[in-house]
Amino acid sequence: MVSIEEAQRTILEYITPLETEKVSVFQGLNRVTPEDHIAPWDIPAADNSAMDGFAFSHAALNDNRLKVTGFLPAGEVRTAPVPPGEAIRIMTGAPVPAGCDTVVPIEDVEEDGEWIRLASTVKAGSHVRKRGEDIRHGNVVIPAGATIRPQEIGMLSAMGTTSLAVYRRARVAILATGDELLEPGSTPAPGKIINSNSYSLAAQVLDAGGDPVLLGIAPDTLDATCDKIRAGLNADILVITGGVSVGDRDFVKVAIEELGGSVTFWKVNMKPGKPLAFAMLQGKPVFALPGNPVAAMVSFELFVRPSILKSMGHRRIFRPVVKAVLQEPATNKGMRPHLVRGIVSVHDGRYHVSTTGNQSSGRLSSLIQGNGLIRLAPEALHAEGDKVEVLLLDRGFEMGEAVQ
Ligand SMILES: Nc1nc2c(c(=O)[nH]1)N[C@H]1C(S)=C(S)[C@@H](COP(=O)(O)OP(=O)(O)OC[C@H]3O[C@@H](n4cnc5c(N)ncnc54)[C@H](O)[C@@H]3O)O[C@H]1N2
Ligand code: MOO
Repeated sequence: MVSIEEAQRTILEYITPLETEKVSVFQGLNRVTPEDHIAPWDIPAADNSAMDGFAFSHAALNDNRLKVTGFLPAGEVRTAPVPPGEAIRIMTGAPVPAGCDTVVPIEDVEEDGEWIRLASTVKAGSHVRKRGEDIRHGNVVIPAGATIRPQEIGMLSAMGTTSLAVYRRARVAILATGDELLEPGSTPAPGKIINSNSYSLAAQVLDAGGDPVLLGIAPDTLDATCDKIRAGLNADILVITGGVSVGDRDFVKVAIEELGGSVTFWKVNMKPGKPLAFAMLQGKPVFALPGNPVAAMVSFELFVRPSILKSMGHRRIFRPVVKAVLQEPATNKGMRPHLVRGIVSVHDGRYHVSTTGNQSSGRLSSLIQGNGLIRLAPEALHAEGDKVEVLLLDRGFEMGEAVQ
């Protein structure tokens, strides 16, 4: 049995980045770019006004009074220099013309016909945005390996870019196994249950930026399992759920070996998710996750998600782990590290966590309430108020403030 960290290390050694593809800037959202993006020009392209106001030469200021002799809206350029002692009315974003180095906002002057008087002392150079103060021609603005967020999309657009190279999305095939399974939409007959794992796993693939391919359900025979696995090898990664324990009809490992794959490890020292197997089959990583719905999702989080992210060029592939203050006692009577589903919140800058009750790995509702996994060491005995390690499953809004 390998530890969680050993299993992660071993798996990630087999995962290499996929090819790249050219996509429109918008399609690049949340993807990783393999190349440096270099500024093709200065932004701003010229010194320009940061305010609606009046532009003038500070050195030529006399008695804080200026004659207004022109108007310059954004989008226009004035080539003639502004004579000393004169000002032009200038709008935000308009290039500051020759002869001017300072802008005073409209609300800081008294207007009197063609003249203005500055209400207070103005510092030379005020309210002028300098050419290139945002980015400089030739500089790397977005480095290779960066994840494209809305701000990168804005910057790429400002640089005139309409398409860019990104690592392609990983295609992840998902196979459910078991004679007991029916697809959603059917009414469960006695002894049958609905295949929910394919859909929770497919959603986890989507959430990680991958492209899920549903292979359906393999009945509990070796031939059927082999056929479905063969179909899954068209994808980049194959995820199987169920049939990986020690039951008489657990065919997944046998099928992988029958097809020429080698199981790198089987069983991870964790709860839930112990009977996980990882194999390489015809050059493709294959994850055989346990069938219990929570075990399947938690194993995906720890092992499949980082693999998808790595294959898509991401570097920050692990969820953040924080220390949180326990809101109730928590114990682990077992000998395996227990990943207890927890409800994490933030108050006064500190993380707080409580458990989601019954932790049976068949109980998907334990994950519905939760947004984190509390890691309890074997035989841990924690009192309320103790600090524990929590892996945050939060996607950026589960811990946000609710609307009143
Ligand atoms: N003698 C032992 N029995 C079991 C062990 C063990 O170590 N010794 N481990 C237990 C643990 S832990 C888990 S987890 C399960 C894993 O077993 P399998 O991966 O072989 O999964 P199945 O037996 O096929 O199913 C387990 C459970 O999950 C339900 N299931 C399966 N697939 C789906 C699906 N697609 N959607 C929803 N639910 C699914 C299935 O009906 C079973 O209830 O083994 C324990 N047994
Ligand atoms: O460890 Mo199993 O994976 O309990 O559910």
